[in-house]
Amino acid sequence: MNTDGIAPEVRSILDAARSRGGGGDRLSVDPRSLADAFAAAEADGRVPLVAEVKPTSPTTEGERTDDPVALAREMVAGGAAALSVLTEPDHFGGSPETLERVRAAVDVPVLRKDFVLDEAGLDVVAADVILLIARFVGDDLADLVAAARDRGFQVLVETHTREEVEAAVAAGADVVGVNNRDLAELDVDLGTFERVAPAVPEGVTLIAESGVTTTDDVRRMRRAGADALLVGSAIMDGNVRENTHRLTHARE
Ligand SMILES: O=P(O)(O)OC[C@@H](O)[C@@H](O)c1c[nH]c2ccccc12
Repeated sequence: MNTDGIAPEVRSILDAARSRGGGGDRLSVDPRSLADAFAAAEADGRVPLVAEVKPTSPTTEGERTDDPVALAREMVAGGAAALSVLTEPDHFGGSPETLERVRAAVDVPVLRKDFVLDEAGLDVVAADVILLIARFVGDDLADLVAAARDRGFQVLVETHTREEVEAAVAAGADVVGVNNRDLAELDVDLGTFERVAPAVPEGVTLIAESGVTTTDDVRRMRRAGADALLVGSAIMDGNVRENTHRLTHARE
């Protein structure tokens, strides 16, 4: 992998992911449909939102120590169409067990948010959707998408540039995220999504990730073509249910 220009915090995350490895028994999952969950939210007048259980992160101060299951339930009560759960333990305060408990407690699709770098990294915990980050898996993307689908996972491929979107589509991705956070600098620019979204073909589900804080941000991402949004910090900061409700009801 080319790690030139990647922020030191991110290098440390990748080193930790490599040393954890992964790989238990080969998983076989029976996933809850993400497309159906987004469609149901739309039909119900809510903005399709993936709310993220993220106790902390390299760009967050402090750590939220409430029970993640209670937080997850509040997110669903606030109208989240799906959840994302960090399973990275060393920098995000997550764990595979947390995801397992959350998934057992809710009936919406749950995304496993981690830094999966190889096939063994897929076999850690059952989830409905798994994240693959185009920049970090490079030439292995198509093989990993296929390996994840063989196990039953739906796959979200995270991108940050038009070139990565093209690579994601070539690898067969049908759900693409554009991360507004630059992994080199760790700063957030919502203009990223606006610039990159036009490269995503019709028929691909498009998710705007990171940096969405206000209802205006939600509307801005929707105008730029977001089918759904992935929001962590702005939901985790304060009353989780109210935060989720506000963002899922930010219609034009
Ligand atoms: O807290 P934010 O700015 O709303 O961002 C959420 C999510 O997009 C972010 O946590 C994220 C995007 N891609 C990732 C990859 C790994 C870990 C975390 C992430």
